[in-house]
Amino acid sequence: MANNAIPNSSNLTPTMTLSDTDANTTDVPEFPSRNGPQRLVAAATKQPKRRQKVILEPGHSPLDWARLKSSGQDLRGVPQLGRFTLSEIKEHRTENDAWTALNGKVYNMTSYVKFHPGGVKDIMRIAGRDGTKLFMLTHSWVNFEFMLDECLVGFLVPE
Ligand code: HEM
Repeated sequence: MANNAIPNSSNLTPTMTLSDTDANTTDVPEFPSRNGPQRLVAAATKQPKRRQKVILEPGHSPLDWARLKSSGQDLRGVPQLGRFTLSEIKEHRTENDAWTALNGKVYNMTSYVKFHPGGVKDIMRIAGRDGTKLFMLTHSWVNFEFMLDECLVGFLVPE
């Protein structure tokens, strides 16, 4: 009789010990259990690569950008809006002079580059180019027209 006895179930189920603030401990089943379906599915599923969060320089938060944008400072660097071809935009492809075209509008994004939450390197990929495709692929939800309204220099025209 003793040999057929079902072993105490608490010997089969892995448990973990929780303690409350009064330092009382209590044994509860571990979840997800070690060989349980949750862990198997997680192990079999390809996890997306975690992107390193970009650290912006002090004074370059989104709020700081909003402040600069509404400060009245000239961020365009042109006397009036103009019409620009892609080869003209190509002349402005350095960090100190970075233009881009987005949805037919041309922006001088020089003053914004260091405020970009995705980092300088990423945003510089569209400097001197039509950035519409890459921008939309990365974050189509971002309202660039609002973010860069003070950086508008004109409109993209064919060569
Ligand atoms: C003038 C052009 C751009 C503007 C105005 C802009 C604006 C922004 C904004 C507002 C965010 C924060 C979005 C959020 O938190 O939901 C962001 C994030 C990001 N952007 Fe851009 N972006 C531009 C161009 C680009 C380009 C060309 C790339 C890639 C090649 C890029 C890559 C990223 C990435 C990876 C993030 C995520 C950063 C994170 O969450 O850590 N951006 N961008």
